[in-house]
Amino acid sequence: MEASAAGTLSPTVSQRDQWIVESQVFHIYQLFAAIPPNARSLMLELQREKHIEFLSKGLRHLGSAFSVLDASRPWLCYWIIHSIALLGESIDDELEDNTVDFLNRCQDPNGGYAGGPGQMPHLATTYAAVNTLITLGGEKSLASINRDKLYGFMRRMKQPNGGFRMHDEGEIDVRACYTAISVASVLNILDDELVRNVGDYILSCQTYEGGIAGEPGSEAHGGYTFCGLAAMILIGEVNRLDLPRLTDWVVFRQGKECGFQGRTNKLVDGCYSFWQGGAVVLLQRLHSFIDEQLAEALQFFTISDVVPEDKESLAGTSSHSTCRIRHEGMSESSSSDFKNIGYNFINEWKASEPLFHSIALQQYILLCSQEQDGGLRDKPGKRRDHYHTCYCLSGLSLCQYSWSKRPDSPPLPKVVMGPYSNLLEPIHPLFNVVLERYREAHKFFAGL
Ligand SMILES: CC(C)=CCC/C(C)=C/CC/C(C)=C/COP(=O)(O)OP(=O)(O)O
Ligand SMILES: [Zn+2]
Repeated sequence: MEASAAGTLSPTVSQRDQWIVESQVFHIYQLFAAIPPNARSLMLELQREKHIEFLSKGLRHLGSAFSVLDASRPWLCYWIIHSIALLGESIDDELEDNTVDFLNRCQDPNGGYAGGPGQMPHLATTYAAVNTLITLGGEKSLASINRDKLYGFMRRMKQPNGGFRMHDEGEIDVRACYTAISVASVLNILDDELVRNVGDYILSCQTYEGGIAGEPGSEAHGGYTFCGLAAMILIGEVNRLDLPRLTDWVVFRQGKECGFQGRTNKLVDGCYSFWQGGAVVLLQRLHSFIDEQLAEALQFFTISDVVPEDKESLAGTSSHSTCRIRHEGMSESSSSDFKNIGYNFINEWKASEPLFHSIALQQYILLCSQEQDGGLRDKPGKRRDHYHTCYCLSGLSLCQYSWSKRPDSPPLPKVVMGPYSNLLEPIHPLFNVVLERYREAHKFFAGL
């Protein structure tokens, strides 16, 4: 322990990590026993100023310091600027202007955004660039996106099997489906041509475990599960997935360390607080579909065991009749319907309880993923980075609002781990952009 200038006792970095690593061997609740009481509240506090410092430094050095990430610069913009927005801050006008200009130089003359100026356009960096511009907001930023050309790029990436390629001659996977559908949805250019057979492709990636794999025949993984589930919601076909099995798979990925693992029998990692945590938060909003699918399964397998009154209440709930029908408030498949799914998703929010242990996940993020000197990480012993900072904070925000009656109504203090000043901005869980910035973008693009 070291006495700080203010006279309080503050643990050294190595002491902190040692407590964490030792307690993880058993159970995270034992972490509290392992930490001296006077250090506990300090470790549960979100180190806002330090995180902002770490993030701002990253943004200022975007042009020089990240040579290995040279083809991922829109991602760096997104991870950093979204994290700053989650913390309730924004960047100064000059940096904002420079970011919009830089992303414009990444925009291909034939549509889509590349990882850097002059590189090949790619769906992942397109998603990162568009989410960054939405997060920055304002006329200059939003109007800089060439939607007509972008639509053409997406049509070129579209494959007859329903999937999308990440780039010209690139891989076809569930990530590509999500990034294309998410961008098209938020920019109000999603139509029947882009949606055609996407549901068939994603359905073919749901595995026997219940989670979703990157491509048919691969292993279920949290990253692809979020992508597949979010894309199925955005195209209005989520009821085609086996939702009870998907729910089972995701909820059992939260380990005794309280964080989420990405796949069965792997280690927990802070970034899955968003990928898996996000999937559970989406499933929380789909309970009527889940109940309906469960009721149908019950009817099919155990109809003779069901008491008469239950039989009556199950009548007419078959999901066969609904499985290809789009969500409430939507007619069959008119293009204009796709445009409001993301918007309706947050407006038709009904109060319900989280399907995961949201307090425990906040503990993992704050105690195990947070570096006291700024930035967040996979787990103790790993280095902080902007990717983990973005997805740990996104997951933390989801946890904090997981009990809220409306997507942005302030949570009760008892559901926010640590001091209430830890509270982050709420996000739109389908796009992972701060909710208020999503609303501004939705209004802007709805009017075009
Ligand atoms: C929007 C977008 C681009 C989404 C990407 C989603 C995402 C995070 C996919 C994960 C890819 C993957 C198989 C990681 C496994 O890494 P690993 O073997 O190092 O990690 P693990 O042991 O935790 O599985
Ligand atoms: Zn990770």
